[in-house]
Amino acid sequence: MAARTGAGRRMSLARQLDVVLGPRSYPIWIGQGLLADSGRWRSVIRGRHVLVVSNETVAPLYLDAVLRGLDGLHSASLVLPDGEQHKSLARCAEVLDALAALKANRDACVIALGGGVIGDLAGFAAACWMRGVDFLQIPTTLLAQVDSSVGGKTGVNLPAGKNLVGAFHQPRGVVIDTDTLATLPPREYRSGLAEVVKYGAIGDAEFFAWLQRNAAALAAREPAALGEAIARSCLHKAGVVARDEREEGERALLNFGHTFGHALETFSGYGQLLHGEAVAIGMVLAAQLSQQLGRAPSRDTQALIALLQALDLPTALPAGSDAEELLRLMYLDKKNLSGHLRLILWRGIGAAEIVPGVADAAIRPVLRAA
Ligand SMILES: NC(=O)c1ccc[n+]([C@@H]2O[C@H](COP(=O)([O-])OP(=O)(O)OC[C@H]3O[C@@H](n4cnc5c(N)ncnc54)[C@H](O)[C@@H]3O)[C@@H](O)[C@H]2O)c1
Ligand SMILES: O=C(O)C(=O)C[C@@H](O)[C@H](O)[C@H](O)COP(=O)(O)O
Ligand SMILES: [Zn+2]
Repeated sequence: MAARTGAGRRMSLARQLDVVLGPRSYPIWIGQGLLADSGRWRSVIRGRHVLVVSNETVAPLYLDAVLRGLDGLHSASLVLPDGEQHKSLARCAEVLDALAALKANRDACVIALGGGVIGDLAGFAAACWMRGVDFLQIPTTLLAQVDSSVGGKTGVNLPAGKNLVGAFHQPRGVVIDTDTLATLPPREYRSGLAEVVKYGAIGDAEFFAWLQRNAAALAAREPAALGEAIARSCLHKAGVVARDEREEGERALLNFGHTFGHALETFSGYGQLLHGEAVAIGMVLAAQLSQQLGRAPSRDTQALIALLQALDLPTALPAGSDAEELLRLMYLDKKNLSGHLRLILWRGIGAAEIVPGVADAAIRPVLRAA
């Protein structure tokens, strides 16, 4: 998808959505060939120093294209090892050291080129460097394109739990080049679909029905269905973030499945269960708990399970899960207040809600179903 500008330079056709946050508003560009179309995204880089952070899998594929777009700037790149276990304070310190080596000033820009791990980590380093510099998200996984690159949640894991250290720090822009998905392994692609399902599950029954109708097309990565799923996901998330940037209310609904999911990720060792896989299981557990509490009908749990299974995602706890340990980990969730759990449950498809005060005794049965 490309067109010629008056100057004869190729401009790819992009759909633009906006995250509206006053002076911190920013564009999300979605389209093909956007990496090479640096004229568009380079416009958000204000200063001279640019650090591109990527990993050893993504860099050989896409780093050159990004560096070409930085011609004339004082740029450097940092290529980190791949994996969720590297979303750590130690790797964040490496990004900060790279910024120091670059002699980056307050008008520097950090570019996150990769999946959600790189986006969260590089974004957090950008939030910390000199108390906050610009960053640009160039997400290359489906999960990062539909979720993590938008909204400004940045951070790293601790051995004690997921995302326990972080900052809200919005990017200056998000560049979603859908061509990058061509190299994404099938399991990673499916993991991203779990967060797409989440949007329908929490607040958009019509989108959920669309996903049911288009599950086969999405599983087959048909471009039209995929483009629609990405755009609708970004639109949903951009709206929620614009209304509740710092998760004081509605934004917590985006955490549907995550209290269970993050506990599972920590329990199973970072990287064993992919984030989207853990969220898929977590959403089913949240639906089952809602049903058990009499808040939601069983047919909606069944519809959720059926859709996730049609997308080849897991829907049950892995064998060997330890219910008591999972429950203990859930008490480290960031939504909790004064030592009490606050869960995201639902009334059914499209109707998630924040529910405080669910007793451990009610939660144990869904955790023991493995
Ligand atoms: N900040 C947020 O709002 C938010 C939202 C959702 C998830 N997250 C976080 O995002 C992380 C998960 O992100 P993820 O699923 O992108 O995982 P990831 O970043 O680990 O990427 C998944 C794998 O795909 C590889 N990869 C990336 N792009 C590729 C491409 N185009 N071609 C081939 N391989 C490619 C990566 O190297 C990695 O091996 C978790 O840490 C999760 O907590 C954050
Ligand atoms: O953007 C949000 O808000 C989300 O909750 C999106 C989630 O998909 C994402 O995994 C996020 O990183 C979880 O946030 P956390 O606050 O539970 O760490
Ligand atoms: Zn998530």
